[in-house]
Amino acid sequence: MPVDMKALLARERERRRAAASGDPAGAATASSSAAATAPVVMAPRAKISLRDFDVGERAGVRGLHYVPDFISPDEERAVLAGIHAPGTESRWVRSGRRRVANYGGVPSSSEVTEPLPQFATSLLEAIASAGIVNERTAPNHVLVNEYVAPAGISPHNDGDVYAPHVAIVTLGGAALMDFWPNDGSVTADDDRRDCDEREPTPIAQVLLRPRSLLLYTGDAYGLRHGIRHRDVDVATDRCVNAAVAGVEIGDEVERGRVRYSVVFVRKGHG
Ligand SMILES: O=C(O)CCC(=O)C(=O)O
Ligand SMILES: [Fe+2]
Repeated sequence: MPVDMKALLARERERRRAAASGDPAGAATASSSAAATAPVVMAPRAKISLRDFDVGERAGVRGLHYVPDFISPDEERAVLAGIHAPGTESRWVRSGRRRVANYGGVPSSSEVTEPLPQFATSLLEAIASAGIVNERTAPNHVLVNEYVAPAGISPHNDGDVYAPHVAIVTLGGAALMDFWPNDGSVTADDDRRDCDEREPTPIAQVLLRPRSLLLYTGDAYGLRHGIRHRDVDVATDRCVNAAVAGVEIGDEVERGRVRYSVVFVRKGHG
């Protein structure tokens, strides 16, 4: 059952109005136990043109976009508090070297069974207000990954349970994500295997700085992606967003202690 985007945004606006007017009952109507902490309030974004944030073009990859500083440090702190709000601890499941919390339903099923938590609806509202998703592409499911350095994620593709539009907000730490052509290997996302030196050279790398937004859609969704198991990343000449992420080829970038990724996906096509 797809989420009604208009209703979701109206509910979020109503909750914010209530929170701003000091109405604790209103503030508590958020959609999950994450409501127990202060609500995540996000200023509406200015409309952006994805053409200005296309980082795939120079690698011949369509559908790869990187928006630096999509959220502010205050918003980042508020989202992190929402991720760790009382009642959320039981949501975490270990997956190889990382922990994952799922909201919206079971990842392997196309059914959406619960509303998104408030920190996610706020982020989603920010993404929607920037004009980069529409009724057809708006996410209805969110996964939060927690990586304690040097943890990464094995090469995988996100499979066909999801529609080919993914938006990822990075919080806390940085990481370099590699993209490879899809060689047809299984969509194993089990973290048993590192992106090691045997992996062929990636066709693109994107340095994910804290507070950035990554979008991979269409052709880019079809690629495999992964994050190496290491404390420090080195930007290579494949790093397609080097300039906008402020690195030069050969630069070392510390991961930071813990990185969170809020991964927005859409279940069900059309
Ligand atoms: O942490 C990230 O940015 C990537 C996560 C990812 O690829 C996934 O959850 O499928
Ligand atoms: Fe993925």
